[in-house]
Amino acid sequence: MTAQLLDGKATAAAIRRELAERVAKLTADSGRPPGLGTVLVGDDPGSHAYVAGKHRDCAQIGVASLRRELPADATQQQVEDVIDELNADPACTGYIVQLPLPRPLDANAVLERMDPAKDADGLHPANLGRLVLGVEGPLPCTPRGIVELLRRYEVPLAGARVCVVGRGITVGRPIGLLLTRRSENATVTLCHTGTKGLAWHVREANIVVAAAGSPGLITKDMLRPGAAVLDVGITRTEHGLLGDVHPEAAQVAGWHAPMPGGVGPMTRAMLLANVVEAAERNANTA
Ligand SMILES: Nc1nc(=O)c2c([nH]1)NC[C@@H]1CN(c3ccc(C(=O)N[C@@H](CCC(=O)O)C(=O)O)cc3)C=[N+]21
Repeated sequence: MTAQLLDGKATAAAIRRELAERVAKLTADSGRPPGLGTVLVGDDPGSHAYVAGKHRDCAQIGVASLRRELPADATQQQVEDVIDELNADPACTGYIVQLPLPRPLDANAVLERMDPAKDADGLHPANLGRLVLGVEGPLPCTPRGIVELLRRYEVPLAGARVCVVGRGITVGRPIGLLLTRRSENATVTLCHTGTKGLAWHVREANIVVAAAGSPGLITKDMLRPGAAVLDVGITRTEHGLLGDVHPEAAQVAGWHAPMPGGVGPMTRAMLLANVVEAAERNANTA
């Protein structure tokens, strides 16, 4: 058996086509396109590649790009000045601060300084709080992309056992909150590097979200045959990019979101969706 491909690349392209129509309408109605800002600090090649991808996506659907770049030795004050500037700029509908920030910058203080209404990543404490409360607001892009991918491929979620591996702020922590909403109704176990008996937890799961950043962590012997496995890990090595799911694991899986081509493109599509939705909210209150 080989797994059915959860094709994030094709799904993200379809979502971008849907969004492009909404962008055209927003632009015609307001006389200016929605704008996505990115704040990139330092020279991490991965971060530069991701941010470049986000701006390519924007260009494709007619969203304007506002790029802000700072050197690796930027001060906390310099970063926060850029935040204040984007908060005040009417051309900026929403923006992201590319994480991680170089040491010793305080990412939490930067996130708190953002205008929550312009938080395209859903990572401002007020928006994470809304997620906990079940109140509408921008959702974190990767968890939202994963739910959207599972929905579009009709992977059963209600009553499913989901094992999330990784407790990071962008994926592992928030995804359980989405998947355990009544509308999704899954049961989520959050595993991490301190989990004892990881293989047992993974083997219980109908859906495995591998977001630990540990190459090849999820092996084929750990998976329940027929399970859906989503590879969220990206580790840059001299042999190229490695995911958290061992290549052989797809042989026993029922569904497989590979890296590349799975969750990454969906993350980018959901960032665009958050910006378009913010622009639509602004149009309705203007
Ligand atoms: N504030 C913030 N928000 C983020 O959403 C955020 C972040 N910081 N920091 C880093 C991670 C990583 N991330 C990716 C997004 C898309 C791909 C992606 O499109 N990957 C493609 C290509 C992979 C490649 O060639 O690099 C794929 O998987 O097919 C990857 C990684 C967003 N992140």
